[in-house]
Amino acid sequence: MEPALFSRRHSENFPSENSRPNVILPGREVRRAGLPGGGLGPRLAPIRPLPPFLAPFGVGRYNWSRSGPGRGCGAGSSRVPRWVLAPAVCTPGAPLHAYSTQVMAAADGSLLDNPRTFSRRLPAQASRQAKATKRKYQASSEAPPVKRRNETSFLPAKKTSVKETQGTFKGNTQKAFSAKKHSVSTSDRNQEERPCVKTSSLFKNNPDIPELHRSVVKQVQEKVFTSAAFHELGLHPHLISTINTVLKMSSMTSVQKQSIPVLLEGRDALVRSQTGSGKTLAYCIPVVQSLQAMKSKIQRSDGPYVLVLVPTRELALQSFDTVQKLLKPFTWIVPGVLMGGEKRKSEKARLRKGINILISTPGRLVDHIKSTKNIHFSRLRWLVFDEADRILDLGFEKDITVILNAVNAECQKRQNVLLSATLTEGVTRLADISLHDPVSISVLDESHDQLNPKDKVVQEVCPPPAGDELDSFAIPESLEQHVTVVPSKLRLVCLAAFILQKCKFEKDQKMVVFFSSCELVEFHYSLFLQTLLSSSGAPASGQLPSASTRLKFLRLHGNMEQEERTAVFQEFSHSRRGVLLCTDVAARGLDLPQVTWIVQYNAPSSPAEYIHRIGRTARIGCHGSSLLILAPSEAEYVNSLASHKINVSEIKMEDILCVLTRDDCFKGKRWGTQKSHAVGPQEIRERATVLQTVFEDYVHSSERRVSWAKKALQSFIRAYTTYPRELKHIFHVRSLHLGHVAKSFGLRDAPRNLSALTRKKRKANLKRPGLHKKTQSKHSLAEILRSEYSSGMEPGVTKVRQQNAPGEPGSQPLPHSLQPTPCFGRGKTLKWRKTQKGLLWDSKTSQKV
Ligand SMILES: Nc1ncnc2c1ncn2[C@@H]1O[C@H](COP(=O)(O)OP(=O)(O)OP(=O)(O)O)[C@@H](O)[C@H]1O
Repeated sequence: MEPALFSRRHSENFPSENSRPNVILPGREVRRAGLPGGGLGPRLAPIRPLPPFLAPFGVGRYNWSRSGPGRGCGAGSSRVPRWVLAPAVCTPGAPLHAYSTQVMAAADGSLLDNPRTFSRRLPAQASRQAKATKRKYQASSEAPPVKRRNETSFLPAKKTSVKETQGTFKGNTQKAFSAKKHSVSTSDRNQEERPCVKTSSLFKNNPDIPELHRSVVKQVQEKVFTSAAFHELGLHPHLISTINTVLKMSSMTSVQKQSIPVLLEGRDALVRSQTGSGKTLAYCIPVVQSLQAMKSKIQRSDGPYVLVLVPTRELALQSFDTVQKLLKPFTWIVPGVLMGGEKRKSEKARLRKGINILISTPGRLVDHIKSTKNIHFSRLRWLVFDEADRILDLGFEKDITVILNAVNAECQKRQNVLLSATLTEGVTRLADISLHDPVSISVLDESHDQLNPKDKVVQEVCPPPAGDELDSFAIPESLEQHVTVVPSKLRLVCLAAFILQKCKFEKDQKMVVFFSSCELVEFHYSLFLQTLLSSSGAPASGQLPSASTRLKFLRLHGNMEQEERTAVFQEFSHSRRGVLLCTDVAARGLDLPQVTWIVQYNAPSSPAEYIHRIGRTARIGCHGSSLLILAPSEAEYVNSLASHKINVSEIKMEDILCVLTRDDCFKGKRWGTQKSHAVGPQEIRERATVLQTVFEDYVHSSERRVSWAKKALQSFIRAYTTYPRELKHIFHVRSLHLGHVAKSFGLRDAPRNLSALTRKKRKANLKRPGLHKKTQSKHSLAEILRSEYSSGMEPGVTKVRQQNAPGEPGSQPLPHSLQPTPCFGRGKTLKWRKTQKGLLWDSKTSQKV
C-alpha cells in the first residue's frame, strides 16, 4: 500500500497571491554570475567554459544541457529523455524491470538531458563532450535491463572518496528509487503526465562541505536573576501585590534591579540587556508607579502621559497586555494600543475617549497624527522606544521624525527611555546627542564571560578582532547555538527532517523557523502542510500514535490579515507544541513561552537580527536551542558571528537526516519485491531522496504549483541580493547555483522564465539610472529592502520610488552625510539636516508593520 504521504489533496490552500512590491532584481549580477542556463533562458545561458566559481559545484562533467551548461544533473534532476523512456514508462502495464532500469539509469547520472537540444554555438571541446555523452545515452538505452540494474546498484558513478568512507554524503552516487505515483485528478494528470520519469539526484554534484574553521570567542553573558525583591523598591503596595499575584513574580531580574530605581528618579536611560531578561517590566513598573502617584488624579480625557513605540503589531499587543495587568488596581489609568490592521475609525473613537498609556507602532501613530485632531501630547511625561535600534533604523526614520516633531511641539518635559538587547554604537551616539543626561544601563557581567564548554569542534583559538566590543551582545547562558552546513539541494529535506525529528518524534517541542520573506513562509507552510502533515496522519509501524498528532504548523508574516496574525500569535503563544514559520516580524520582542528550538533557514542580515531571532527561546533562564542552516558557500558566516562574540557548534547534516530512518513514510521502494538491506548512510540517502521526491511530486502536480514554487524561488533570490555590503562576500547571488537552489523549492530544474522578470526589471532600471549609483544610500536601501523582505513591515519603499519620476524629489538617493538625523531631546523641534524634499527616506516605509 502506498503510504499516506503520497496521497494527494486537491483542496489545498494556495498561498495568497501576495502582491509584493517590485524590488530590483539585480539581473545584471545574475547574468555576470553565469548562473545555470535554466534560470536565465537560452539567450542568457553562458556558452563559454564555466567560470571558476562554479567549479566546486561539480558542474563540469554533467552540465551540458539544452540551454547550455548548468542544467541537467547540475540542476539536481536526472531527466530521462523522452526518446529513451517513452515506451517503457508511458505504456500502462509496462514491465517493472524496464521502468526500474531507466529510473536507475537516471539516478546514477548516466542519462542526461536530450543532447539534441544542445546549443549549436557550443565550443569545440564542449561539442566533443556532448557527442560523447550522446553516445553514452544511446548505450544506456540499449543496455539490457538486468545488466544496467546491476551496474547502477553496485558501481558508484563516481569513485568513493576518503571522506565518503568516513560516513559523509559528499559526491557519492545514490541508489535509484521508484518515483512515487500519486492518485491525481484527471485534469492534473492530463496537465502533468509526461513521457518521462523524474528522480532526484540529491547527493551528486554537491559542493564539498567545508570544515568549520572558526574562532573561539568569549561569549558575553549576563546574570538574569537577582535576589532582590520588588517590595524593596518602595512601590505602591497594590502594585507590588499585582506583580506578586497576577504576574506571579517575586524577585527582580538584573535589568529590573538596575533600571527601575533610575527611572523612578526621573532620569533618561539607555537600557541594554539580553533577550528575555525582563526589559518590558523594567520600564512598565516605573511608568505605572509614577502615573498612579500623580497628585492630581489622571483623567482619561487628559490623553497620553506615556507613549511607547514598538516595531511590530504583535509586540504592541504583548506590551499592552503587560501594562493592562499592571494597571489592574489603578482602574482610572487607561492603556490603549494603536497598531494598524484595525479600523482607523474605531481607533479614532478610542483616542477621542482618551488613552493615558499609548502603545503604538510608528506607522499607525503617524497616520493618526496626520489625520486625527484628537491626538495631543501636551501632558506627555514618558517616551519609550522598545527595540530602539530597530525603531531608530532607517526603515522607520521618517515616521519617527514626524512623531518626534509632533511630540516636541507640545511637550516640554519628559523622560526618554531606549531599550534593546542590541543597542549599538550608532543608536547610543544618536541618544547621546538627544537624550538629557541619560544613564546607560548594561547588565553585562564580566565574571560570566566564559568559553563555551560545548564547543568541541573548535579548530582554532584566536582573539576576537579588535573593535568588536560595542557590537558584541549578551546571549542567554542556557541557549545552545548550533549550525549545520547543507548543500543547497538538500536544504529542504534537511529542514523537513529537522522539524520531524524535533516535533514529531520528541515530545512537547515548540519551534520557530525564520525565513527571509513572506513568500518563503507561505511556500514552506503550504508545502509542509500538504506533505509532511498528511504523511504524519498515518502513524507508521513502531511510531507512537500520539506522534502523528504532534506536528502542527502555523505561519506569521507581514502580508497576513491582522485578524489572522493576532489569532496565530495567540494560538502559538498558548500552545505547548508546534512549528511557527515566520519572517523577522516575529524576531523582535515577542515573548512566546516554552519555545525550545529556533531554526534560521535563511541567515539573518546582521548579528543583531541573529541575536533577536535566537532570543525567542531560552528566555528568563529557561533552556533553549537554535540551529542556523548555511550553504557551503556561506560557511564563512560562522566567523562573522564569532567576530561578534557568538559561538556556534556544528551539527552534521547526516545527524539531522538520519531521523528519516525512523519514519517508515520515507522508506524507499526497491525493485520488485526485493527487500531493502540498505543501512547507514545509504539508507539515509534513499529516504532523503524519497522525501525530496514527495516535495517535487507535489510541486510538479500542477502548473500552478510550479509557478508558485518559482515565485518563492524568485523571492529567495531577491532577498539574497539585499544582504548588506559587509556580508556580500558571504551571501552573494553569484555563489548560488540556481539549479541546486531550485531543488530546495521542489523544482526539478532551474526555472527558465525567471529571466523574464529579470529583463523587465533591468529595463525599468535603465529608465532610472540613478537607482544604480553605488552610494551609501544604495546600501541603506538594500537594508530596507532586505528588512522589507524579511518581515513585510515596510512595503511602501518601492511603491513610493515608482511614483517618483527621475529627477523628481525622492528619485535620487541622498548621500549618507546628508541623511536626516532625528533628535528627540526635550522641547527641541526636530530638524532635518537637509530639506525633506528630495530625500530618499520621504517614503511611507513603515505603514504596514
Ligand atoms: N522578575 C521576573 N521574574 C520572573 N519572570 C519575569 C520577571 N520579569 C520578567 N519576567 C518574564 O520574562 C519574560 C521575558 O520578559 P520580556 O519580554 O520583558 O523580556 P525582554 O528583555 O524585553 O526580551 P526581548 O529583548 O526579547 O524583548 C516574560 O515572560 C516576563 O513575564
